[in-house]
Amino acid sequence: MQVAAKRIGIMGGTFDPIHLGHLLAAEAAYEAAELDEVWFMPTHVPPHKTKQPEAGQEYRWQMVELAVAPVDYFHASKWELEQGGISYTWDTVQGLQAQYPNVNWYWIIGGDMVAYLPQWHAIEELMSAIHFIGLQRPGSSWTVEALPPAWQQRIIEVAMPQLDISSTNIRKRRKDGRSIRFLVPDTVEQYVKRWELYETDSR
Ligand SMILES: Nc1ncnc2c1ncn2[C@@H]1O[C@H](COP(=O)(O)OP(=O)(O)OP(=O)(O)O)[C@@H](O)[C@H]1O
Ligand SMILES: O=C(O)c1ccc[n+]([C@@H]2O[C@H](COP(=O)([O-])O)[C@@H](O)[C@H]2O)c1
Repeated sequence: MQVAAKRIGIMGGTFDPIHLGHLLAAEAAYEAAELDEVWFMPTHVPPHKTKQPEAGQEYRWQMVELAVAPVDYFHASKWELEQGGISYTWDTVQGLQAQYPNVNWYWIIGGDMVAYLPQWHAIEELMSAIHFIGLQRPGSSWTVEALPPAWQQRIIEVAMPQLDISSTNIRKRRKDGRSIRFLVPDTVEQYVKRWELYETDSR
């Protein structure tokens, strides 16, 4: 008897720090695309950001672990942190497909990343290999119709309540001595305070 392929969504990100926008996007994707699991995968070196993460990778990783712990279908994956180097999604997908042949992969991205897709490394190969789940995000808007015709079958648009939250804004609030309560899970807020993250320029 043939076993049905699992549907796994990957929420890739710098997670510097992880916040409620990431968690809500993953939840919306999980529900709408009937995923079996969502893996939160922190990047080692993000491919498109000129500025490197402010918090060290162990801090970013532990905050992701804390944030996903309450949800049984959310998991934290160290795949890209263990691979090292620049975290190109095409490299990650090839590795995952080799290791887990009976999985259909869905890469979950916010609107800013949908707009940036033409610049992704090996994007045509990636588009043929996996599906993307795109969410709208305040500050960027996109439509499936505006995408190249060959991509339109590969990108699933999913709605979510719009949360104008970004890691950049959270880091800035910390530097300004302002609260980040209700922008990140309580456990992450406590962790950020305990390790005095984002109070100065890097840690
Ligand atoms: N508020 C949000 N709503 C929807 N998607 C989001 C939101 N915040 C982040 N994302 C998506 O989550 C993924 C990872 O984002 P990332 O870790 O870079 O967070 P960020 O808030 O954009 O960080 P930074 O402000 O440091 O650039 C990206 O695909 C991004 O588009
Ligand atoms: O592979 C690429 O060229 C590429 C370019 C930009 C972003 N990504 C991936 O998109 C996800 C979100 O990126 P970021 O930097 O906004 O956290 C993360 O998994 C990145 O590795 C991937």
